[in-house]
Amino acid sequence: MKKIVVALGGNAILSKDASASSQQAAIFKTAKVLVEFIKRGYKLVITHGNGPQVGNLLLQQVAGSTVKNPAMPLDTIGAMTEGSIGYWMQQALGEILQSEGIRKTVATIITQTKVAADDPAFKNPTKPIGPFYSQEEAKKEKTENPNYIFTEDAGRGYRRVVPSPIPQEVIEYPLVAMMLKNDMIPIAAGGGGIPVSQNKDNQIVGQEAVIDKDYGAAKLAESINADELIILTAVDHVFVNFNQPNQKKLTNTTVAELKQYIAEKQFAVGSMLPKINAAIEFVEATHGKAIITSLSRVTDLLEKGVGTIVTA
Ligand SMILES: Nc1ncnc2c1ncn2[C@@H]1O[C@H](COP(=O)(O)OP(=O)(O)O)[C@@H](O)[C@H]1O
Ligand SMILES: NC(=O)OP(=O)(O)O
Repeated sequence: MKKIVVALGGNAILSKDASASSQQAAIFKTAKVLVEFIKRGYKLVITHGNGPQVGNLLLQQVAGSTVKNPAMPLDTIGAMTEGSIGYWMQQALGEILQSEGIRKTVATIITQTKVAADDPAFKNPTKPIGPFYSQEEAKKEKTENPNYIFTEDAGRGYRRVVPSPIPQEVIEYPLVAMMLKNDMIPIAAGGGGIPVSQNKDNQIVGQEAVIDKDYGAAKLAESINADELIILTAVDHVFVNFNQPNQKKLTNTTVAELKQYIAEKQFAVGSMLPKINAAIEFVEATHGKAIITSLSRVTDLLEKGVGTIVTA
């Protein structure tokens, strides 16, 4: 039976507004799609992004903080989003599986991901979190919070960016493997996992950062020796010359071809490039298959192979 790690993008969780009910409704729709994998007998690991949620929660924390009840640090906020998104997914999947007469346990693993404490990313924040701002709004935010850094996010507006170190190891991967072995459905490495590193006393300590979930998913898929890494986003395919009259979709592609396109700067840094790099990392490490397609085309992926399929 095929072992797959499915990484869910922003549109799988936040499609309307950031209220709990809207996000739960979006996740319910997503869970209906994920059940297609389960019905076909795949051993499924679910992972997801948390960029909007981690940023929104941070804003709420900062706005409500007092000396005695201070805002939580970013690693803890990451853990909180793993918990909330995992909870919504557990509830949605549980309900759908029950209605389909499928008996399986779904559970969220609060996952820590090791990063290097001296990763250069800590000095060069690149990971967009929270809401989008106009240029004027971003300037105003920057005046109020001089330490914050804002950058333009792939043509979609301005967002705050935070450090995003490269994942080295998903600490709880043996638990993910154990759940799969026991025919359960783990939700793990949400938001790439909580960034942690080992200090000189060998203690694990949280880091104020947000890991890219596509890199986290690739590392997890590699650790459990998955057959496929499936990245579900808002586009059916990866394109070259994206959004230009001569855009061309990639259907079956190779690591070598993608490396060539990276050199040509075909993939936007804040959006498609991490997915391509994650796909390359997974395929190179395992000789498995990485697939990038949209959430709405999962049935077509399963029945007709629709999507960008990356092999060695
Ligand atoms: N070359 C490309 N091919 C396809 N999509 C691209 C390309 N470059 C940028 N994109 C954009 O990247 C988006 C996916 O990145 P993002 O929205 O960050 O993902 P996520 O689904 O993980 O939230 C696509 O919806 C598309 O708008
Ligand atoms: N952690 C992370 O990569 O989240 P997004 O995919 O939501 O940006």
